[in-house]
Amino acid sequence: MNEIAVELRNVSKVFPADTKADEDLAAIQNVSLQIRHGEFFTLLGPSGCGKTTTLRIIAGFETPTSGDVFIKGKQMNDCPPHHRPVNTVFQNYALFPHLNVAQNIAFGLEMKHTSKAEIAERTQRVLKLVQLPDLGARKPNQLSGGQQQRVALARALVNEPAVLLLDEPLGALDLKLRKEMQIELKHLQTKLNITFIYVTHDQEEALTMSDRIAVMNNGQVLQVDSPINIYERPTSRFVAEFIGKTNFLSGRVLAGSSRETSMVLAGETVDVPLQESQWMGGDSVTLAVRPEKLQLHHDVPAPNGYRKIALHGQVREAVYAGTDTHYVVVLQSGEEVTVHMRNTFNHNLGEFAPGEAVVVTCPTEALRPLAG
Ligand SMILES: Nc1ncnc2c1ncn2[C@@H]1O[C@H](COP(=O)(O)OP(=O)(O)OP(=O)(O)O)[C@@H](O)[C@H]1O
Repeated sequence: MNEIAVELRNVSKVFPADTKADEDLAAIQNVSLQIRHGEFFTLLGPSGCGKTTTLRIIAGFETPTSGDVFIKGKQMNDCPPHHRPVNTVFQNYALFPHLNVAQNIAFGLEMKHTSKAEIAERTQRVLKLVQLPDLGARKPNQLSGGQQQRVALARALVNEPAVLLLDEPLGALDLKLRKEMQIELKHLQTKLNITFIYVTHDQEEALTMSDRIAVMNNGQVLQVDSPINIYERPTSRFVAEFIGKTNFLSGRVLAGSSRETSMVLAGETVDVPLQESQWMGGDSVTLAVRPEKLQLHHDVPAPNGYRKIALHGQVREAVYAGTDTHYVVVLQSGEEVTVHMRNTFNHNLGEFAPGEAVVVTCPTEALRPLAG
């Protein structure tokens, strides 16, 4: 599992300006990534952040302006796409409309002069794998979106690539089918033990499918981590904000020691134990905290053994949302936080009404200090 399948070392891509008046565009800047064999690795970020460019550089459809690409330890910068041990599945599937499903799948093998018997055997095997064993004779326009997507996948898998590159492969499907295909794709990837490099701007898709995620913005990789760490331990404001919903609390450090720091947070003095003593007295800090880590109370709760901070505020809004109730609370500093309370038997619906004074608590380990 630890063998490196794909490595990018300081890869940048600059697209020259169309006219003299325009500036050159740095689509990706100094991207370094190590993707392990058998890993489901996702490039996640907003539109235009450089995900597709990164994927196309791995595939060989784009040449890096600087930096190196390695696949299975071999430098690939000058290797044409069809000689790389990778295949790409595009969002629009790119099936040949005049060929039937089996012919679409067999196309790559025919180009390589594989024997007829082997082509027939491998085509049937991948059709079964993507659960379309009986549709080989159909034309692409006789298939649903989900079926076309499966054919595109089968067409890539039949080449038995070491690495499969997938560029928003589920983007054209409706939500229900998309969810089903997410499970199927993940299942297939685990079963075949192929390295998947997957591009999406859908954070939920990335969190549910990936072994690791690289979050990108403005052509740069901001954090590479497991889904749990990306969500629970974002290292920058961008990552915290892009993935899920987050509250930001601004603080000022009063006195620092290696284990505990007193700070003024949202207008109140609290003690926050620290892993690292990265702050000095007078420093400004931003702490991120997820809405579901916050709890509302009528009064400051009695200590129960867990380290918590407690902040006073007033409910501004309470919205019932099925499994949760979403509260907006104005803290003493005037900052607002969103609190998601589960609608379990512990939490009476309508318990905290707008205008009511409340105490917001949070376990100290749920407060994430952010850089930048
Ligand atoms: N061939 C090209 N010529 C000029 N600029 C390009 C070219 N390809 C991409 N770009 C630009 O590079 C930047 C990164 O584009 P890229 O397609 O990699 O982003 P993306 O994250 O995949 O976006 P999306 O999610 O919208 O597909 C964008 O500003 C884009 O306009």
